[in-house]
Amino acid sequence: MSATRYTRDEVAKHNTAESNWIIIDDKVYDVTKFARFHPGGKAFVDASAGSDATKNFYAFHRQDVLKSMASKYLIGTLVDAPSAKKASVTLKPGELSKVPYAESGAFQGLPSSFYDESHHRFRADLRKFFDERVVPDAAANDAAGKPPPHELWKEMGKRGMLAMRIQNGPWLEDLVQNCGVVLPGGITPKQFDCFHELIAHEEFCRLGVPGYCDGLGAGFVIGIPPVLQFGNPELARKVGREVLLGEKRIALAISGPEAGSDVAGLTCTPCGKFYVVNGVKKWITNGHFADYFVTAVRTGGPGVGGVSLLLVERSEGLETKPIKTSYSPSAGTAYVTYDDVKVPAENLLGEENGGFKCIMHNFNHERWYIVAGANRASRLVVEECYKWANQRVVFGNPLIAQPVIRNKLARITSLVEGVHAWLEAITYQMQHMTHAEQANHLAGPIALLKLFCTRSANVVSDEACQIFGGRAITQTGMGKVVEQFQRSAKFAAILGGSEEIMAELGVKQAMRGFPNARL
Ligand code: HEM
Repeated sequence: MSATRYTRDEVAKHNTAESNWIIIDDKVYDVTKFARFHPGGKAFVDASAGSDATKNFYAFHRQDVLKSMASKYLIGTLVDAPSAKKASVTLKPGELSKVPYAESGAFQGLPSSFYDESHHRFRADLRKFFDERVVPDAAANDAAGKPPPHELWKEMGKRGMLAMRIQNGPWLEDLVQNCGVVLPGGITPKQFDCFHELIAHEEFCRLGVPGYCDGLGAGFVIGIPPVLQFGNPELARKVGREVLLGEKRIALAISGPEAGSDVAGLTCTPCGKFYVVNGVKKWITNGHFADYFVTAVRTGGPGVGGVSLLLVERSEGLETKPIKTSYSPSAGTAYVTYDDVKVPAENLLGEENGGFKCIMHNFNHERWYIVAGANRASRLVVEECYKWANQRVVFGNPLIAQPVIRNKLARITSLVEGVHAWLEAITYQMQHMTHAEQANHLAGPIALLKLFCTRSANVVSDEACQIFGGRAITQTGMGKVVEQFQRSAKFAAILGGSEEIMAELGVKQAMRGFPNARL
């Protein structure tokens, strides 16, 4: 950055199209050459020549434009910069937002018994890594429809950021002891609890580019647990290390085109030391770039008792085709075809015809993680709405001066905070229950929470669009996060169990222990 310092009077002398300097925040830009390339038109830039354009700039641009586009026109800073109070806030990498409700209460200074110092350290470390390393990559690759680069996966694997997302278990100790992994914030495997994991899911899902966020791991979070829990020890160790170090990528392949998540369609015949698999899977997140596919196959008769789970390596006969979805191809959503794929018998996960039990084993965790990510994405939209309502001036007043806008903000804030409070309560319960107790007592509440979360996201999306107006339907500029959100909020309402199934499960589970109570 240029170290030259200018007074406002010096800038004011460059007030023509031939020599056009402008001030944005405390910085001076020479935009003479840029004006004719300006995406918003030359006239706007020319009209700002020699002036402090800060207010007008923020009426039409996101702050990131300064970094991505304006930095090459930067010529210096102001001698008499605005006081810290008046200056636009720019966060340093790792710093948390102070915009109301942009972070959960505990991370905006409110007391909470769920988090200790290690959680704060853990989040700060993840946030810094994401700000520095992932955010720039996310924007570029999401727009280009490319998956997150493999190098980034490996880097995250080495930093324990992948292992952080699949619950604690012996694999964590193994990675730290034997593979040189150092966990974020310097925490130890013993310290790692469900709240650290909650934070990890939130940090992965707050980038405002949902396709890329899912590209960064929606496959392995649900794909690797069955291998670690039900694979033979040698397989679990080998594949667990490969995946959690980011060297190989894995996807969970359950749903098929003919019947949603009913796995009936995929045939599998034992053949000596192999199974031979034939059929098709659809909507497989990360499938397009995965090396492994944890695949539900039919080895027995009809119904759930005839289903097995196999770890299938990408090999002869297995092909993947990208599926175009509402969000970016960065997620690698795929159609997977199996054509006489030979799978070694030792790749069976759990028992033959016992696959359904293995699939069910992780459903609560999967739904809990979906809520953590989906509500974090909603929270980001709430932050966008507060910022926009505060900076957008209409008829001389900021939008937030309108009661109707404050009403919308109140509605979306309370929904996101409501989901979060329930999520933290359930996370605490998970932390203090065995897996069997969780299955028994939490399946219903987690299902209802997921329903509440995705219904709320629908309202958040709807209200955010109304607050942003036309900007909510353009893929670049001020409303880009809201626009992405309204195209992707539905994903969480369908995958991991649709809202209707969640409602059914929640109430049915509540009725199981119903006393003979009467009015
Ligand atoms: C270095 C300075 C500037 C840079 C790098 C810049 C960059 C951009 C970019 C990237 C866009 C497209 C945003 C989108 O996709 O929606 C844009 C739009 C626009 N810019 Fe600038 N700009 C600068 C200065 C200014 C100034 C000083 C004004 C004066 C008011 C201005 C007014 C506008 C307007 C009116 C739009 C159209 C916004 C819309 O469609 O909603 N820009 N600018």
